[in-house]
Amino acid sequence: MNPSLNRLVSIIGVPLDLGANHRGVDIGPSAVRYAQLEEHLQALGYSIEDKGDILPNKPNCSYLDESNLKYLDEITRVNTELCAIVAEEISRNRFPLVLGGDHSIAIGTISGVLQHKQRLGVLWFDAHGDINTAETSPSGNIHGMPVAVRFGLGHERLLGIGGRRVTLNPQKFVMIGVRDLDPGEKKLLKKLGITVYTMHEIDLFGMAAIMEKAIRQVSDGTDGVHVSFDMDAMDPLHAPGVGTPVLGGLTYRESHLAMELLAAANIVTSAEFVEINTVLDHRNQTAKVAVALIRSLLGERTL
Ligand SMILES: NC(=[NH2+])NCCC[C@H](N)C(=O)O
Ligand SMILES: [Mn+2]
Ligand SMILES: [Mn+2]
Repeated sequence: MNPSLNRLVSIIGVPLDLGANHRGVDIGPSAVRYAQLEEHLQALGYSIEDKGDILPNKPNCSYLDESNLKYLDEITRVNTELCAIVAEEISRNRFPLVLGGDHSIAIGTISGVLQHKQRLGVLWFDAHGDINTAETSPSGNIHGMPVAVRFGLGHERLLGIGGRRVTLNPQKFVMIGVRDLDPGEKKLLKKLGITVYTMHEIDLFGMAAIMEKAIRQVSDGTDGVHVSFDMDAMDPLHAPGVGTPVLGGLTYRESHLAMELLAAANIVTSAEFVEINTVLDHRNQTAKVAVALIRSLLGERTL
C-alpha cells in the first residue's frame, strides 16, 4: 500500500471535554488554529478546508455526572456527527485532520474512516491504553475507553456509532509511548494480543527501530493508516498542557522522529491530535508542539 500523498486536507475541530470530565481540552481546536496550523500547512503546499467545529452541548454548569459512563448521551451525539463528517471528507478524497478535544473522539473519527477503509491500520500514541470499559474504568471517563469500543467492547450506544459494527483488527493496531495502564487494561491488551511499545521498549531500542517495526505492521495488508496522537504521549516537560500527564514520556525529538518516519513511509491516510488542555498549558506551548508534529507528519523537512 502506498497512496500518493494527499494534498487536500480537511480540518475538523471537536471541542469536546466531557470524555475527560475536565475542563480545558474544549479550547484545544482554537489553540491549535491560533498556533497557525492552516498557514503552516499552506506553506507546505497543502490545500486546506477548515470545516469548523462540532459543538457539544454543555450540560448544566454543575458538570456533575457520577455514572461509570459519564456524559454518554452527548459523547454519542458528537461522535456520530464526527463519524459522518470524516466519512464525507474521505469520500471527497480529502485527508481528515481532526483536532481534539478529549480522546473519546477517536470513536467517531475511526468509525468514519472505517466506512471507507475496512482494513485499517492504527498507530495510537498515548501514555495510556484507553482500553477500559465501564466495568474496568477507575474513572467512568469515556476518553479512557475508545480503543475498547473500536474492538467491539463497550456500551451499545458507543458501539452503534457509524451505523454498523465495524471493528478494527487487533493485529493491525499498535500503541506507542504507553506508561500508565489500569489492571483491566493490561488483561485486555494481552487477551487481544495488541502490540504495545511502552516507554521501556522505546528506551531500549530507540524510536527509529520501534517505528520501523510499527510501520511495517500497520501498513502491510491494510488499505489505510490512521494516526491517533494523544499529546500526553509526550513528556509533560515538552507538552505540559494535558489533563492526565504522566512522567517519563516521549521527548520532543522522539515524537518528531516518529512523525518524520511516517511521512517518509507515506502510509498515513487520516490523523487526529487530542487532549490539548489550554487551561493547563504554558503560553500555548502544547498546541504549538502539536502543530510542529502535524507539519512533520505531513512532510516538512529541515532541509
Ligand atoms: N485519553 C486519556 N487521556 N485517557 C486517560 C485515561 C486515564 C485512565 N486510564 C482512565 O480510564 O480514566
Ligand atoms: Mn493519554
Ligand atoms: Mn488517550
